Amino acid sequence: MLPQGLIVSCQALPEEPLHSSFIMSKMALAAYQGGAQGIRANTKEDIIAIKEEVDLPVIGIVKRDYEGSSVFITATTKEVDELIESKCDVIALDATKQTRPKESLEELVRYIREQSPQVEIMADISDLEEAINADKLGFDYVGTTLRGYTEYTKGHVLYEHDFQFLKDVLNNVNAKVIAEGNVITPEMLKRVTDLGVHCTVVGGAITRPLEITKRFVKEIRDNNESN
Ligand SMILES: CC(=O)N[C@H](C=O)[C@@H](O)[C@H](O)[C@H](O)COP(=O)(O)O
Repeated sequence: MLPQGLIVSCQALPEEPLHSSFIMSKMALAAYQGGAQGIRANTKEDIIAIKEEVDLPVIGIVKRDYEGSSVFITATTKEVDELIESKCDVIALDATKQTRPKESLEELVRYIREQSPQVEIMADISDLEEAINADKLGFDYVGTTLRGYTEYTKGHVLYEHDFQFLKDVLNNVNAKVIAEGNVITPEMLKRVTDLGVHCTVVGGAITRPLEITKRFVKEIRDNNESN
């Protein structure tokens, strides 16, 4: 089981400046030294590099685009097989109702349970219906990862209305709830922890310097504009 506390997502896609398994492994080391309880990572290569560097549980994903589908987080058994080979502790996958490129969500859950019974499974969801559905399918964790990232949740952010969506998820599922997506300050981490999540995944606010820089720069620009 994932420990309670902070999980740091260490990801950089090919188009991002820090794209490198070596750099992600050092990000993970920094997160570990800072007290993180786990890591979330993308691709078999990054996960293997991270596991060599730190002894922390890893939530693994493989992001890959498929034509005709908006599902990009661990979309098919091909990505699941790569994650099983990576020896990650938890496999996270898109559990939204969007059209999937190949296998159904139910088939993927069954496949993971058969192929790798010791691995836990996390559902990346974007709305309440998906959270409840994932819970019924027997996911170990339900995470708010895709809130705001599906067509029908566009414009929503996790922290709006004092995390009301997260509260709704917590009230409606038995699986352990993971807060993920747009948790960008220590105060927000404290708030979601107080609300009762099992753990929280923080990514960009810790491991994406480009995003962090933009946030600082925006503050100056906004300030200049209002003067
Ligand atoms: C939508 C999507 O692709 N989310 C990805 C899922 O793994 C990552 O790019 C995010 O960094 C991660 O979810 C953590 O969120 P944040 O970086 O906001 O703390």
